[in-house]
This record gives sequence, C-alpha cells and structure tokens, in this order.
Amino acid sequence: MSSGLSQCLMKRSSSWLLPSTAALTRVDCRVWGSTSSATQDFTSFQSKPRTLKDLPHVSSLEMIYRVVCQGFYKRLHELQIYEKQRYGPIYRDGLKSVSVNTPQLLEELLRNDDKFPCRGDMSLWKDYRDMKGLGYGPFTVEGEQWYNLRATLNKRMLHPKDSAEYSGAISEVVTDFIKRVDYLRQCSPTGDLVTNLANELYHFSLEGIASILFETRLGCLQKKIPAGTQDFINAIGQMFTNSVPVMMTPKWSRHMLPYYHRYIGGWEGIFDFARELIDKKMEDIQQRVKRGQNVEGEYLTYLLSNTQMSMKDVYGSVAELLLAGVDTTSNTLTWALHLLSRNPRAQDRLYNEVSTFVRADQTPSAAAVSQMPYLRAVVKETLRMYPVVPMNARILSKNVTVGGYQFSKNTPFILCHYAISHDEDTFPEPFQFKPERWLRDGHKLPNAFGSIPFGFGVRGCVGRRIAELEMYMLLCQLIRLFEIKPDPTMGELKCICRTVLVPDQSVNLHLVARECDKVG
Ligand code: HEM
Repeated sequence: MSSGLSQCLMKRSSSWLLPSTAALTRVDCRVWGSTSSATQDFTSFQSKPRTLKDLPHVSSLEMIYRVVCQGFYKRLHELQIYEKQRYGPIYRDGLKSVSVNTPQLLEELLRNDDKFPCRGDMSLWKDYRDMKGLGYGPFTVEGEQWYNLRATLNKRMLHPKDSAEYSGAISEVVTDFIKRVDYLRQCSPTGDLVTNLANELYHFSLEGIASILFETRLGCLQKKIPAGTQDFINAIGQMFTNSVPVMMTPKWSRHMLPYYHRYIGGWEGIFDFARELIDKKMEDIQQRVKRGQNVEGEYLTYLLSNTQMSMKDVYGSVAELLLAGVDTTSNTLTWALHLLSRNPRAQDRLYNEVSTFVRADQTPSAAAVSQMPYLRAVVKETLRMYPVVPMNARILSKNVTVGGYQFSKNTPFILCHYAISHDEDTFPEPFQFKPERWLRDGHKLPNAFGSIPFGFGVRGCVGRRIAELEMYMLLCQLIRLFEIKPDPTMGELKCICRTVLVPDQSVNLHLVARECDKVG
C-alpha cells in the first residue's frame, strides 16, 4: 500500500538493513537460541518488570551492516525473521524502536492501543496538502479529528453489507478485466499467456476503486488508456518513486536536488485529476437538487452530501483512499494467482467450490462469494504468506507493559507482521501454501493475531471489505474460466519489500481456457 501508512514505514525502511536468504538459515542465535525456545525463556523470567534498557538491541552499526552490506535493504521483511532468531520476540531495532515479533506480544500491545491510535510521523504526506490548503485524509489526520473522520468514512464501507452495495460496480470492472486478459492471451504466441500480470491487476484495482470512489469509469482496462487517466497513473508513480529519495535526503537539500520538486509534482497530478472528477460530481448533484430530483449515488455522493465534510476534506480523503486501495489489492491478487498456479490441488479444490455456486456465463454476486469458505481461505492464506503491508507501527500516548517490559509513553513500536505470520509455532510449515488452515472444519484455528493483514482495531483498514469483495469476485471469475499455470521460463519468484511486498520480476502466467467455458 503505497499510502500514508507506507510513508511512515518507508521512513524506517530506508534505514533498516536485510541479510541474504542463505544467511537466514545459518543465523547466529547468540541471544535467544531457536525461536520457540526463545518464547519459553522469555516468558519464564517475567516476574520483575523490566524496561526498555533491558531489551536485547541492535546497534546502529549492525543495522547499517545488515541493510547495506548484507543486502536486506529490499528484504526488510526477511530481516524481521533474521532479527527474531537472533534477538528474540521483542528487541530494540537499529532505529531505537521496539520490534514486537510474536502473535501473543502483538495482541498484548494492540489490546492496549489508544482510543485514537497513532502510527507515527506523516509530515511528508502533509506537505503538499499544507501548501495548497487541502484537508487531511484518514492516514494523515490524528487524534479526535481522525476519529470523527473515520466515523464518516466507515459508514458505507466497513460493513460487509455496505461493500455488497458496490458489487454491481465491481462486477462491471471484473467483466472488463476478463475481456482484457482474454484479448492479451489471444495475442500471445501460445494463445494463453498473460505477461506482466501485476501491471494488469494494478489497472484492475485502480479501475475498481475509482469506480467506487469517483462513481465513474477511468478506462484503465481499455486497449488505449485515455490520456488523462494515463497522466494520473504516471503521477501516482512519480509521487511514490520520488518519495524514497526525498525521505532519505536532508530537508535542506530539497531545493538543490530534483526529487522533492518531482514528488510535489506527483501530488499535484493526483489532486488535479481527483479534484476535477469530484467537482464534476458535485456539480451534477447540485443540478439534480435544483431540479428537485432525488440525489442518489454511491460513496462519493454520500461524502459530498455529508454536511460534516468540507470540499477540501473530501479531496484529501478520496485521494488517500484511492492510493491505499490500489497496489495493496493488486499485489495480493498477483500473489494469490502465483500461489494457485504452483498448487494445482488447491486450485482444483477452489474450482470445484466456485463452479458449484457460479455458472461460467455468470458474474459472481457478493452473496455467492460469501458462501465460498475455500475462496476466503485462499485469500487469507495468501495474505498470511505475503502480508502486503509486512510491517506496521504504533506510538502509544500512555505507559504500557508488553512481555513483562514496561515502556514509557511515546515509545515507538514496530509490528513485525511478516515474521509473525511465518511463526512456526502458530503456522506449522509456514512457507507452505495451505488454505485449509483457515477452514472451520473441526480443527483449532490459528491464533487470530498470527495474521492480521488489515491491521487491528479502530485504526484498522477502512477498505478491507471492499478489497475482499474485489479479490473474491475477480478470483472467482478467473478460476471459473481459466486454469492458471506457471510460465516455465520464469525463474523462482521472490518478493521484495517496496513498502508493500511486490514480486521481484514480471509475473507471467498461462490462463488456459477451461473446457466448455466461454469467456465474455
Ligand atoms: C489487500 C488489500 C488491503 C490490505 C492488505 C490493506 C492493509 C491495510 C493495513 C495493514 C492498514 C493499517 C491498519 C492499522 O494500522 O491497524 C490499512 C489502513 C488503511 N487502508 Fe487498507 N488495505 C487494503 C486495501 C485497502 C483499500 C481497497 C482501501 C480503500 C478503499 C484501503 C484504505 C485504507 C485506509 C484509508 C487506511 C488508513 C486507515 C486509518 O489510518 O484510519 N485499504 N490497510
């Protein structure tokens, strides 16, 4: 999620250091021994409360060595596992934050979260808004203002029955995506190969979320993307690409180097495009009110007709919702299809479930996908293996005790979601794709805090239900129509941490039409 959240995480990504995969298997467990015994040792000497200074810690030099020399820079998610093995389930990282690394400790921390939870400094995201007098959105606003904003944003979005309202809009986008991939595969030399699927899924996710937020279609799935939409896509890329050097360089250099200027230019492109669509919708609503017509619509109409929100607030919130909702969903879909292509038995089981509920010539409804436990388990397992937001953060405004250690208020905590969702005690064979872990078929389900890919509590993801619906509907339709097979010319697919977990190479997959099923 290249979003506000990511900004705060990227700030730290830029200074974290990662080892090679081989190194992970031969780590020096000088402090804690193996992970599971570490947890036991850890809980056994908790009688006397300890403090921050008693924690095992990573020195700045060690951190720099790992990030720069051992190459963890792009694999911060793997660094979590490395450091957990080395320092135990809770330690001070090289940036002096406290890393929390087991489901139990994560639960202990999050259950003590503030009424208005805080993830950390978002000043970089605020710059453009401050310059232009625009409102803040859910990522950038804090405190009571944040709470009030979420109260408005949550309505019509957070409940499964709210997201079901958007299934018509999503269904249209799914249909167009299927047509687009069918066209691409037919153009390929083998007649079934789709190359760079992550890019196609990015267009799908942008089209999907924009159709809800702007109540209009952007044309991302057309053969030729309209120029304005392409500029918008470029502006998003420009903002994210330049945010990394901007964060890594001192403030005084901003006007000497090109990055800050480009970064702000990216925001300008994003807001100009969003503003135009929002203003158009507002005009439309005003005309309808003048004519005495009923004003009905979806999310944007709801926000615009809400008297609590000024236009500036609507611009700020819509932009942040949009940015949060694109590469989170698209990368999760990419990982899900990759995993299914490598696990034909899981794919067969999913196909059997899907074809029981949906005919090939039907688009699945929100009600149909809610009846498919295996489909939901596939998405849950994908997000466990590839939590697209691999780490998160919290700063509490009160003193808190976690794992027997007392921390004073304002201590920054890092939530190591990647390491936690690969915790062997919670998830045996953590690197194996096993959707059945999540089925309620009599066995005990894993600890709920072992995998919380959408976060937790009142500050959890506002777009969760929409993201899930988009992913269920698209996966359902793709699996119904095609058998997904790996491209044997591709090497081993690894993930790199670019704020969100992304594939390290272009993902190509064969989409072989299932017998008797026609596309479009
Ligand atoms: C697979 C898809 C997605 C994943 C895994 C995901 C994950 C997350 C996570 C981990 C957080 C932080 C939660 C916390 O701090 O406890 C978050 C926040 C957020 N997400 Fe998502 N997200 C996804 C899709 C979306 C979509 C589609 C939207 C927009 C409709 C969205 C909008 C947001 C917003 C606005 C926040 C900030 C909420 C706040 O600070 O109040 N996300 N998301």
